[in-house]
Amino acid sequence: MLACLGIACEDEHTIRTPERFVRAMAEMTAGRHRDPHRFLDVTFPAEPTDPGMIVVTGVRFVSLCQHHLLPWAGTASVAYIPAPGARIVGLSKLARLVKEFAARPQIQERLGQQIVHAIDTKLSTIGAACVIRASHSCMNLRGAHAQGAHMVTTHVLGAFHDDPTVRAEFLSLTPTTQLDHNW
Ligand SMILES: Nc1nc2c(ncn2[C@@H]2O[C@H](COP(=O)(O)OP(=O)(O)OP(=O)(O)O)[C@@H](O)[C@H]2O)c(=O)[nH]1
Ligand SMILES: [Zn+2]
Repeated sequence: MLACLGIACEDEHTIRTPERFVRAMAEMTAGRHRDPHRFLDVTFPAEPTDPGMIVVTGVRFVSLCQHHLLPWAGTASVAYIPAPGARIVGLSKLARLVKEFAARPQIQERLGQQIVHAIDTKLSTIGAACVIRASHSCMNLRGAHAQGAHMVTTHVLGAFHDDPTVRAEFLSLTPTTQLDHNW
């Protein structure tokens, strides 16, 4: 790639760049060989009646854009409502789930979809939801040079899809200012 670009490969700073680049790509996509669903294997009993809505907000992640292999990063808010008598997971597992699905060549739409489907598949819920706000360096720093622009996606299943009040409660709990990366 460096040779194609006419970038000197023999410079002392560059001589090991191919190896560094591959190591960096491998590190940033290390989750591609792992199954994020495993984080939802350990469960606990939910409260027997009215388990309520469980929300974790501000989960930071970094990923690699599948089109350009450039970083994109942001925050996710994840929610679910356990079915009566169902099992819940430890709070940290929702954060791990987000970060693990992000640790592969990824697009934002798929990340949100994979998160809600994993929760829906592994836990007995009456709904799951995910809002992601992210900056994509391929749009912010090159190409369109849309500095400061960011992408917001929502994925909702079950009650979050069917019941506007459930959806509104969730969205009211996801801060709109929660974006650390603003390239
Ligand atoms: N929908 C979606 N698009 C993304 C995501 N990440 C990057 N992209 C877009 O993927 C598209 C790739 O389109 P191409 O036209 O093949 O790439 P390009 O010629 O580099 O386009 P520009 O980025 O417009 O210069 C670009 O529009 C990116 O902005 C993502 O997570 N979701
Ligand atoms: Zn891109």
